[in-house]
Amino acid sequence: MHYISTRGGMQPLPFSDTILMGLAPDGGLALPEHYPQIGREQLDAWRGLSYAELAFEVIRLFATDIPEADLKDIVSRTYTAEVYGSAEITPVKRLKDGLVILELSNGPTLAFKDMAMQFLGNLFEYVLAKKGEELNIVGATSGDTGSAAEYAMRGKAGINVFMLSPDGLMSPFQRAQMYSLQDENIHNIAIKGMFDDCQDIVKAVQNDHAFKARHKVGTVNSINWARVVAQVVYYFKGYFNATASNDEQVSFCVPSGNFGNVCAGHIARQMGLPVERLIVATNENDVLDEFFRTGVYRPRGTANTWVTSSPSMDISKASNFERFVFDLVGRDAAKVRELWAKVDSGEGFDLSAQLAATREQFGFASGKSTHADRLATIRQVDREDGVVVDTHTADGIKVARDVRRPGETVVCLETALPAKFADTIREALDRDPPRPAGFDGIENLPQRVTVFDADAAAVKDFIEAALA
Ligand SMILES: Cc1ncc(COP(=O)(O)O)c(C=O)c1O
Ligand SMILES: N[C@@H](CCOP(=O)(O)O)C(=O)O
Repeated sequence: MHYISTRGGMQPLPFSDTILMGLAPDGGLALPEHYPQIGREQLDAWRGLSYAELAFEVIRLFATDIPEADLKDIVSRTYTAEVYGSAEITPVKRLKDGLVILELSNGPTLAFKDMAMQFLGNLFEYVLAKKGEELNIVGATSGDTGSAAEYAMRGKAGINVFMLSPDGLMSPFQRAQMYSLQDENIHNIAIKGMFDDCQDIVKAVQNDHAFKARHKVGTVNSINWARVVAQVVYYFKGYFNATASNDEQVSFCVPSGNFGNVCAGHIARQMGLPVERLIVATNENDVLDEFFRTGVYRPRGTANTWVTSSPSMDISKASNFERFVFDLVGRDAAKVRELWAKVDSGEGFDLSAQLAATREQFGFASGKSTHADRLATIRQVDREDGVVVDTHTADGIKVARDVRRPGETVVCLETALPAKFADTIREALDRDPPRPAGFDGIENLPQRVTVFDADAAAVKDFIEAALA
């Protein structure tokens, strides 16, 4: 399997090179030349597999240049009960109204990012050792990618992490998870701006080809194909856990911001997983909901991006959306180039002619949730089911309830645990959320972070000095 760019300007590359590369040289995102197709026979064979076995089966279709025995070793070291809290890895629970919650947040940093990031940490270590190379990761986070990446990469030989986060906008718990790490290879940079400013800097660094080559810069954001492919696995597992047979169909409802999570769902569906609909749930930053209602994509600037109580989704320029649009426009890279030239000039674009295809061919639907909605949902799920959900998962549940059709099985992806967002949980329930073991007093630990304006040159100088 080889990888091409959404913008058409990259020689096809094997998996291992793609995952070290970050953004493609033409500024696009890497995608496989085609999606492997899973037939009924294969689905039947996969139904009883453990998470690690399933991860091996799915990922080996994409990581064809990694010897199977090595890949098996990587996934079996990654997906363990010690790391994810139970042998099931991603258990499901059913709410009284029939919604299914797919638990994805039982890893080390209490968010779904651990599902792919723990794999990526082990994969990087393996590939770098094989190639005798080092990697300096420059990433952007709105709260969860950062801590998941830092926990996965801390202390790993040959890897440094430079993580950009929006200054003062993550929850106190999220800040503490990242900024309290004292490992020498972890560098936290707070940017005076929002997540989109951080991501713009990451892309500017990636597009400075000389800097990127000089400092061997890679990424852990969902720009990185390995992140997306590792997320595809839990759509298969979630489907098997939520159904009794492969004759059934399910829909997934996905709290969305940078579009990486639901993009993995899109790929699972393209591979042949029986997915009826992919429901995109946004918070007040509703660029994606607007697109799936109207076909018009209007990414917004920082001034028009709201600070909300589901802060990890405070995103108005969804990086991964480009991968979906590539498929939507019939894999026409010239068209994607034209559309993203508009995005880069702050214009957005109109694909309303393709709106019917987003629904009928690709199964997308969407909805939006507000602060009042998430408080009401957190209260209702606590009252009716005795379960405390986090603010992002609450957005998903709210939207799933709004758009669900009679008889439709909807699996809501749990994207974080409530301990990360205690202020809003207290506002909703008048009590603290449960705090998993090992995090007591984390907010009181000494923190290490450097603050910059949203200035790519200043960030590059910092990286250069740290690596000197
Ligand atoms: C808790 C949480 N929920 C939802 C999202 C949105 O996921 P995505 O950016 O993949 O759309 C994020 C961030 O990515 C997150 O951290
Ligand atoms: N919500 C994310 C934003 C980055 O998303 P990614 O999937 O592209 O890494 C975060 O928590 O940082």
